[in-house]
Amino acid sequence: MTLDVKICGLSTAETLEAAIAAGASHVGFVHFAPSPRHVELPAMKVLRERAADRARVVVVLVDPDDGLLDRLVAEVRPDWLQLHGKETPERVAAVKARTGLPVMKALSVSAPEDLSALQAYRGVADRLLLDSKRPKGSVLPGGNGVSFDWRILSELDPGLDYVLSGGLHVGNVAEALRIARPRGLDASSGLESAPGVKDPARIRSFFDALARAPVAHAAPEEALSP
Ligand SMILES: O=C(O)c1ccccc1NCC(=O)[C@H](O)[C@H](O)COP(=O)(O)O
Repeated sequence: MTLDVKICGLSTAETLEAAIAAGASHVGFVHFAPSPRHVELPAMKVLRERAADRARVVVVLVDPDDGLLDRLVAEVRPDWLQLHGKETPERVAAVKARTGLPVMKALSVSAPEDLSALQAYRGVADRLLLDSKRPKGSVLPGGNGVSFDWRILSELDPGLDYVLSGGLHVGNVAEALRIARPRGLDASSGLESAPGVKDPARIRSFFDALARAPVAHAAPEEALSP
């Protein structure tokens, strides 16, 4: 079982190429106007076509309405949607039905009691992405560069198909994998030289660190859904 690695918040051809060349299985484009990583749909379409089938293209949205979903599917044709807002399990199911796309649902965790919220999404979301809570003062639900205490994940069902996210960078990714057992990793601001500016050298170093990490993650016995 290989570990999926998503590099999120890409917005230029150069950094998209760096992520794919380094080994990203998934590349993420954020469509959320307050974010320094925001990409409008015409530019996203160009990046998506450039990625082609070399990596799975994930579009990150925050509480999207149906009109935006329809435009995205028609214009960008992503492989996945990542819902990073307050979408309920019912809304996740409706988004899947409307778009025909698999959905990764982001959930914020910082304490063991937060993990109970995951259950409602099992069998609904195709994958969960566990991220840190939004720090006070931030307008962004994700991409804040803050990690959480990965030890709380020892409470999880070992078969849970989830992506670990939040504040990952070259200096902590090996430790994250020593503690958690994710199906995938997601990194964004830890690979930037300034907010929204991905650094090809940091992307390469991240994958180098991963290659050196003694990976002990378990193969999930069950996926959330096919
Ligand atoms: O990255 C953003 O600016 C963003 C804005 C709004 C919603 C989600 C966003 N990012 C989603 C991601 O998947 C990030 O990679 C994830 O939150 C981890 O970010 P970081 O802690 O910076 O590695």
